Formats: sequence, C-alpha cells, structure tokens
Amino acid sequence: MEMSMTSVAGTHEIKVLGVNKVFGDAETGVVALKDIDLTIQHGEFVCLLGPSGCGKSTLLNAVAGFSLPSTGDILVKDVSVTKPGPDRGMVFQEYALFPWMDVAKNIGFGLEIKGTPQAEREAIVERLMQKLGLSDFRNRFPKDLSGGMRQRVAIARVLALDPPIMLMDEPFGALDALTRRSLQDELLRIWEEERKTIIFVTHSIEEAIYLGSRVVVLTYRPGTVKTDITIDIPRPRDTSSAAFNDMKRKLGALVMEEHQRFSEDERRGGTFD
Ligand SMILES: Nc1ncnc2c1ncn2[C@@H]1O[C@H](COP(=O)(O)OP(=O)(O)OP(=O)(O)O)[C@@H](O)[C@H]1O
Repeated sequence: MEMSMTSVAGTHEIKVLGVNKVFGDAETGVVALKDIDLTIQHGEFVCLLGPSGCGKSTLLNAVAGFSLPSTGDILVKDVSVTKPGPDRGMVFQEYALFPWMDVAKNIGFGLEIKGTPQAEREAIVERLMQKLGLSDFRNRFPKDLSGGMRQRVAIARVLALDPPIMLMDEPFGALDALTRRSLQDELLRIWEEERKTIIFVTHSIEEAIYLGSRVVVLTYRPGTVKTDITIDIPRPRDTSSAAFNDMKRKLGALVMEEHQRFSEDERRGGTFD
C-alpha cells in the first residue's frame, strides 16, 4: 500500500495559545503545562511524546474541552474551546465501550443520540464495520472481544460521528506488538482516506515516528514544548531504515533527558502520581 506524506495542509485547525495548567492552588499546585504554543494545520498527524507526567493527557484533555487551561486559550477554527464538541472525537486507552451493547450498537450509539435516521445510521455502521474488519463481530459484546477488536470498535464509534479532529490518548498502549502494528496501519489508512486531523498521545518513540507527520516532545513537569519536529520519512515507513533509526536516536536522547528528570523526582519521593 503506497502512502504519501501529503496531508491537506494549509488551513490551521487548532491553535494552542500560551496555555498554562495548574492543578490545585496557584502557589503550591502542580504546574502540568507551561506556556504551550502550538498551531496544528488541517490534516496533520501530531504525536505528543514524552515520559509519564509531562502533561500529554492534560494537553489533549484541554483540546477536547474536558479540562480547560488555567490561563491561555485553545482555538478550534478560531473559536475558543469551552467544552467538548462534535468536531473533536476522543479515543481512550481503555476502550470506553458500553458493555451491554453489541458491536453494531456501540458504533451506532452516538448517531442514535444525534437523531440520525435509522437507514442512514445502519449504512454508516455497516461501512465502518467493513472498514475496520468488524463485520463478523457485529453481534458480539465487548467482553467477548480481544483488546485489538475493542479498540477497533472504539475507533469506529468515533468515526461514525465524522469529527474533523480525532484526539487519541495512548489508544494502542495496552495491545501486543503485532496487534498494535496492524491498528497503527489501519489508523494511517483512515487518516489518509478521511482527511482527519489527529493528535495522538504516546510514550513510544517508535510509535510516534511511525505514525506522525509531526512529533511534539514535552518536557517533564512543567510540561513545555521541548521539540517540535516534522517527520518526513516516506510512507509506508520502514522501522529498520537508517532514516527511521536516526530519528529514533535523536528523539530518544531528548525523551531520555526528560525521563531522567522524572526518575529523579521519583527518587526524591516527588509529588508525581
Ligand atoms: N486531576 C489532577 N489533579 C492533580 N494533578 C494532576 C491531575 N491530572 C494530572 N495531574 C498532574 O499533572 C501532571 C501531568 O499529568 P498528565 O496525566 O497530563 O501527564 P502524561 O504525560 O499524560 O502522563 P501519563 O503518560 O503517565 O498519562 C502530572 O504530574 C500529574 O500528576
């Protein structure tokens, strides 16, 4: 499968402007994010990378509108984010499926709430089940699915609402290596076909380089932008190529610096959790 690097860049979609986030008291609280500025264009695949506690989820949740910045602003298409909205779909690591609904119902649930007519709803669910290889599992319940299948359902459920922006918080973190790679490939295919803007949180340097058109490395507390780098390795990316490994070394050194700060904090019995 030939994949090009071309995304429909040009129009900015998300602007993070001087964002700070403090949990707790302004004086004594945890500064999770400090002076974050980012502009993300339509069609970019941005990976947020960094060790535990550097504020990746905090930043993603702020873009999602789940937890707003203490100061600064986040704009989506020039409109300030104040709450979650249908333009931003979130996929979590923990699947977040409804255990009492089968696969087809889980995928169609958001459409049902939205009042999409049944015939249209069924057509969308059908298309997504085919796209994600779920057709044979349509009547299964989440408890009878593997982790990889559950995550496919979670992705299909977000895609059903067709948000231009997908926010993904370590969605493949709990999967084994082979399942993870096949879901990464499916996500890339969907990104290409559906022209989504994706912000994807990961701990994994290899995953960030494999997926991202851009990788943003955050520093360990307070979370600031340490590096913001375009990944222009041609797709499909060969993880054993020299270019891939050069990038891995470069980003690995940067992430390691932050990981050491995290470890020192941990040794001091630090305040992280
Ligand atoms: N609700 C909260 N109350 C207090 N502190 C919080 C809260 N949420 C996050 N933090 C703190 O903010 C910092 C950033 O947390 P965040 O979860 O965003 O990091 P992360 O990079 O996503 O880490 P991980 O990869 O472990 O999820 C951490 O030090 C964390 O302890």
